[in-house]
Amino acid sequence: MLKVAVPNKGSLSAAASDMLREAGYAQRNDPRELVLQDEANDVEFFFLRPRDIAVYVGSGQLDVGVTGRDLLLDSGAPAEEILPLGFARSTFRYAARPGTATGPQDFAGKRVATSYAGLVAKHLADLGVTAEVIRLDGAVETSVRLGVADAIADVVETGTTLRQAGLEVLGEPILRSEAVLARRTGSAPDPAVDQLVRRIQGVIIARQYVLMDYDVRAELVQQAVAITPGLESPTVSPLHDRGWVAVRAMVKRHETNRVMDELWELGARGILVTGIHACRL
Ligand SMILES: Nc1ncnc2c1ncn2[C@@H]1O[C@H](COP(=O)(O)OP(=O)(O)OP(=O)(O)O)[C@@H](O)[C@H]1O
Ligand SMILES: O=P(O)(O)OC[C@H]1O[C@H](OP(=O)(O)OP(=O)(O)O)[C@H](O)[C@@H]1O
Ligand SMILES: [Mg+2]
Repeated sequence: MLKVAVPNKGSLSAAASDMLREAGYAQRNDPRELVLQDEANDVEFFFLRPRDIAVYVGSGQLDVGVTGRDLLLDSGAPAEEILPLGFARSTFRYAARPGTATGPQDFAGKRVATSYAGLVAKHLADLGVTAEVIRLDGAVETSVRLGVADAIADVVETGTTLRQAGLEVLGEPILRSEAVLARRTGSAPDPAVDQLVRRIQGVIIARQYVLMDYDVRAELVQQAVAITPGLESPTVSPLHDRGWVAVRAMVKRHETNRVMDELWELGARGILVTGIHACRL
């Protein structure tokens, strides 16, 4: 039975379970449930702290796990990313009070608070900066006001938390993170893992794309398919009226309206957009 680690709390938890449910797996209904056997799919899910997932996967006790790229790198565990999942996107950045530093090179001899001590210690070491890394569990932004640190390194999404704490980001992000599927580094190919990956890829594609159908005059079909090239090649079918053809292509969901405008301008009509429920490409 394939053993899969799923975050039990925090930003990753609900989105990870939603994705697995969409991929056809059973997920828990009670947040206190720690292990769930999905007999039909021959998978066992272990609901664990997101920070611990890389450790379990790296040790080989569990086959794969969902965690954050930042948490994975911070753990230092022998686990590697096999698929980015497209949710829990964030940046990991340094921040300080305005005017106190221009970048991490100014941290020499200073204190930097973070919940990602592994990541930050390595980043500063790579830059050749000797600073004290203060490990905190969360709400790191408050540490500067309370005098525990001179700067912080933390997850930034909208930047609201930083602004409210009177801090500003310094330099470029240390890392761009999102939820990822991770596996023990160098583990042997496993058809059960490949099947899980294909199912999840199907969900990611189904979320990213819509199906677009439209009719267009036959002489305009080349121009139309240039607007909707699809993933490989759009389907073009004859219509009863020989002067027209029907085209079906996958289109990026966020481009739907721009593409419809362009098709309409070209003379396409009967443009229909349908969501993709599931797919395997
Ligand atoms: N505001 C946010 N927006 C997007 N991703 C976030 C945000 N906060 C945390 N993450 C991501 O979630 C993962 C951290 O998981 P974790 O469970 O610690 O989340 P959390 O929301 O900080 O939980 P908690 O604060 O309850 O410990 C990391 O990959 C991180 O990049
Ligand atoms: O840029 P923003 O949109 O404000 O989001 C970033 C904040 O979200 C997370 O905090 P969380 O609520 O998880 O609290 P924590 O610091 O205790 O982990 C993260 O640690 C940042 O503090
Ligand atoms: Mg948090």
